[in-house]
Amino acid sequence: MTAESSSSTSARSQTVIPIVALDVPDRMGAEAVVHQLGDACGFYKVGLELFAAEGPAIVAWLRAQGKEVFVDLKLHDIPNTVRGAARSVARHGASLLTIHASGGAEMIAAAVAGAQEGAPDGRCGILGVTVLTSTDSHGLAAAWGRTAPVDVQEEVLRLAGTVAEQGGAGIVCSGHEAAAVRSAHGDRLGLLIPGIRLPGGDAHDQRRVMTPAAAAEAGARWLILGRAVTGAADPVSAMGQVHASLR
Ligand SMILES: O=C(O)c1cc(=O)[nH]c(=O)n1[C@@H]1O[C@H](COP(=O)(O)O)[C@@H](O)[C@H]1O
Repeated sequence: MTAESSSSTSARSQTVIPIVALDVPDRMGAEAVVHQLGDACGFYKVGLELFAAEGPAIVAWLRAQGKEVFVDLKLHDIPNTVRGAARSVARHGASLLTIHASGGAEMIAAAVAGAQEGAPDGRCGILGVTVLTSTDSHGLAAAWGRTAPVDVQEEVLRLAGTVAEQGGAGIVCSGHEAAAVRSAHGDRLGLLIPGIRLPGGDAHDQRRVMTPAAAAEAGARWLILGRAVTGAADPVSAMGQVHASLR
């Protein structure tokens, strides 16, 4: 799959917000990215690596810089544990938090309730991760012990339905399933699309990638920019290319 592949159905009816992934080992690395990008990025993702190193203090630091924060912990546990974790993350001022949608309806509902308890103004949305962009139909079949390839779009749509029913703000999927989810759920679910690559960019360990423009056309609300920006020779110029392709 290349970054040039695109969906044929246009669903671009909303502002698309780029989020830069701070996939760095510590606060020093995060500060370097945030200072370098300056006003070119107003929304950052704190994922497992950085959160495990720095904890909630990194979220507070980003908020103090005037940035919005997506805390990507991909929670998957019993409902009571997920509810408490979501409550804590929402209290730290996150705008978005991920859980694995495969955790089931009760766990998703618990995450939504916890986020509401931690941020009663409703500012922390729960996103259900459907099928990771680093896998494909063969990878899913191998992981689940199936003999035939698994239909990724069918799984994404099934999980999206559960997230919508339980009050999640949106889902995480690749750009390749975005148009189908948009036609099933419209604006009810916001789509956060990782696996974003500039045209011709290296896919690295991702299997389902797409360019920013194609993902926007397919109906993305948020785009995750990782190595396409932070691994570029000139991250400011790469971010400029992303913004230009979203205009
Ligand atoms: O939830 C995510 O952010 C996520 C979900 C997914 O299915 N695939 C995926 O790559 N991500 C994240 O998106 C970022 C992708 O990084 P790059 O491959 O460098 O663009 C990483 O921070 C991943 O943790």
